[in-house]
Amino acid sequence: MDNGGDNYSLFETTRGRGRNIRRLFTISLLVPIFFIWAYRLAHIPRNGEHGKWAWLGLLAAELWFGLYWLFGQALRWNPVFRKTFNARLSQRYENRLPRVDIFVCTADPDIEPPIMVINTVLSAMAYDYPPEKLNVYLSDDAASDITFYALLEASTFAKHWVPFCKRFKVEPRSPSAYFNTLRSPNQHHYNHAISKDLAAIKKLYEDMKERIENATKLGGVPNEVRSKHSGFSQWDSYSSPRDHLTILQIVLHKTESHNSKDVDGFVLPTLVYMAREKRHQYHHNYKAGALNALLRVSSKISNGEIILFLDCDMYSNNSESVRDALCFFMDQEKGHQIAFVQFPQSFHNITKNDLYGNSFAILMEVELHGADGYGGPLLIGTCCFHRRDALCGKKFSGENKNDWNDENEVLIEANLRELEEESKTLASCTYEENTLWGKEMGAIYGCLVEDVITGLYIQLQGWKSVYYNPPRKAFFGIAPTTLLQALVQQKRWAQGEFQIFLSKHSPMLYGHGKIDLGLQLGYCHYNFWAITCFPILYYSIIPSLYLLEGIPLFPKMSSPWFIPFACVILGEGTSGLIQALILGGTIRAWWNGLRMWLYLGTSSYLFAFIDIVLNFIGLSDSPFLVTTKTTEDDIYQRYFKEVMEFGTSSPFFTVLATLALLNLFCLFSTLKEFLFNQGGLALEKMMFQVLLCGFLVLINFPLYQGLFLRKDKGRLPSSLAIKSTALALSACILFKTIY
Ligand SMILES: O=c1ccn([C@@H]2O[C@H](COP(=O)(O)OP(=O)(O)O[C@H]3O[C@H](CO)[C@@H](O)[C@H](O)[C@H]3O)[C@@H](O)[C@H]2O)c(=O)[nH]1
Ligand SMILES: [Mn+2]
Repeated sequence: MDNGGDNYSLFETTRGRGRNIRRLFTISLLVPIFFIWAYRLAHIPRNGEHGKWAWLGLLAAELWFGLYWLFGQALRWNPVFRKTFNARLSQRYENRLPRVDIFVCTADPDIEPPIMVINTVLSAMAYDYPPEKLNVYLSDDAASDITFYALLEASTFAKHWVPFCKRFKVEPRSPSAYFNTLRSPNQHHYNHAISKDLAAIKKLYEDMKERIENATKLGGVPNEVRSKHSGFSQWDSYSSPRDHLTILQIVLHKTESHNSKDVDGFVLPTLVYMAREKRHQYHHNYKAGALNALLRVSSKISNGEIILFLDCDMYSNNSESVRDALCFFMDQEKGHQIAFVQFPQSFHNITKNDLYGNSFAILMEVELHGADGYGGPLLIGTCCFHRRDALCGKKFSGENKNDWNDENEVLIEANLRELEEESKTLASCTYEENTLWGKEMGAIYGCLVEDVITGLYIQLQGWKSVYYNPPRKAFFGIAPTTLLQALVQQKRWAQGEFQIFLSKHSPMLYGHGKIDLGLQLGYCHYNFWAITCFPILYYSIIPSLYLLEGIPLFPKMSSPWFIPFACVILGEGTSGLIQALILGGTIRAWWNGLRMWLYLGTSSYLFAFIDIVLNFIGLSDSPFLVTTKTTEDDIYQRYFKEVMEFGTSSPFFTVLATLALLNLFCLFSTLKEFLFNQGGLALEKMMFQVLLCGFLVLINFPLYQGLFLRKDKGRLPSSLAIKSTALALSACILFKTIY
């Protein structure tokens, strides 16, 4: 019940339930971890004995696993949960709400279809928020005239769509997502009044979609359309996506009253298209560069105090989110410390058993709440509201006042065309030369996870951040639908995270005293993804190879030293499983998650590490590879059947297949030995290794299928099957001969 008194907070924070059980578990698992380390140290083979180097390697791996596990525990130690009070916000501030700028980024019309992009834009335009205070910017790093055309279409459609949403309180407000919900059988709650308008708006949408898709098919905007809007003339001097002037168009603006009102006569949010200038000789810094250009351009046009970042696939699923975010920023007691409010990323195309672990359930439902407990959830790039000041490099000081009087309102005196021309210079290639942009202002450059490093930089300036995970999901995006996409995406992240560790903002090296110790450890959990490839690779190769020689590297089952190993594996295994089930997952989803952990560890993280080294010695530069957001029909069908998608050759697959086959060969050869030669005694001595190898074989089952059993287009190519078989066999033979 809301008492509405002025001293009541706009949000509430509660400690996570069950956190003491979690802590008890953490502490009790420390004991067997220490015993494992003690076992390794106490039993190092003497010189000349078999397996000394293998042993030392395992010691290093287990030390690292233990330490790395502790970083992860830091993120589980002190989770908090937030709740907002929107009614209090409107009661107190409805007439003083701040201006909000929404930045949508897109980079490639072929893999980010314009119709998807404008669905995101439309969902943002339809937020339940005073439209004269809402401004939506689309940054197009491809400078595609089709995307521009789609945005023009969207601006016309918005005149019907926004009033429709408001009249019928429609959710979600991405048209495509909304029409999809109507198809689901349990959607009965819409009444008769809506059905006529619904049919009409749906028709408008379908027609618009067809026009946009036709333009895409034709590979260009039809001439008769081109001639209707002067904005297209900006493409006259355009030569390629990487070589053109700034293109900037204010599509809707409240000063142009004839054009910018909806069909009910209410003003629409400001809508701006921007493709910053690109030249080959200037590094464009990927998304970070786009965001900084948007920051400057928007400061000229609307200068919203609050900014929302959205990737072009992340539509708003909840029209209340802007108000939710403001409950944090505008809270009288704590609001002034808060630099950004991060919402979870959710995905609307996750399958039942989440084959590629794409839902990131642990990150979204556990770890970010844990980081929030230390006042510092990470910035994850999209679905995040910012305080403009903090984003633009302002340091936090206790005296920051938190008043929201429209003092910095941009007064548009000149006409819009002049405003456009002035804004264009802010998005030019040379504008940032000798400035602090990308270093101490705006999104930080030089890192493949520009989001995380930017959030970290803001936190190091003394600001706090907040994680808000509302009951109704605030945003939905598209998760990768093939294994390779998922691996490539996470290679980028692992590489970027390690760049943070090496940077001058390294939480481990320089975070002390600036951010909470728990948060420092938490950042390490991500920063060290890449180097975790070594212990994972080691564990999935060496014990299996030593099976071939019958050399034990673990305690035998009857030994008391076996107990700590069993405790750790069973403890982590079951707690992971229970966690997954609590979060609404399935047992198979947990198993799939385990497999992805292995695949990421042995391929994405390895390639991330290799690229880090190559970058370091100046041999290569890793670009930001944009994730594909479209899927061909047959791939989509396999995705929904949860059949693992390979389909092409890739070094990622070679590594995975070779490892899977190596373990298969080791297991076969060992079982053969035991059955025909030695018998049970030796088996007992080698039990741990047999189980480990057996586990690896079991979890790799989809890979063997892809190599040898499947016939569809998603299988692994036979050339790759031959190559990886040869590699795995030679590794086994080589090992046997040198031993
Ligand atoms: O040169 C570029 C490259 C990308 N993008 C945009 O950046 C967004 C994210 O790109 P995507 O390929 O979807 O990357 P993801 O790995 O899915 O994105 C996650 O990871 C990125 C950092 O690696 C963050 O920027 C994102 O916000 C976060 O969702 C998309 O809207 C792109 O259009 C640009 O605007 N310019
Ligand atoms: Mn994405």
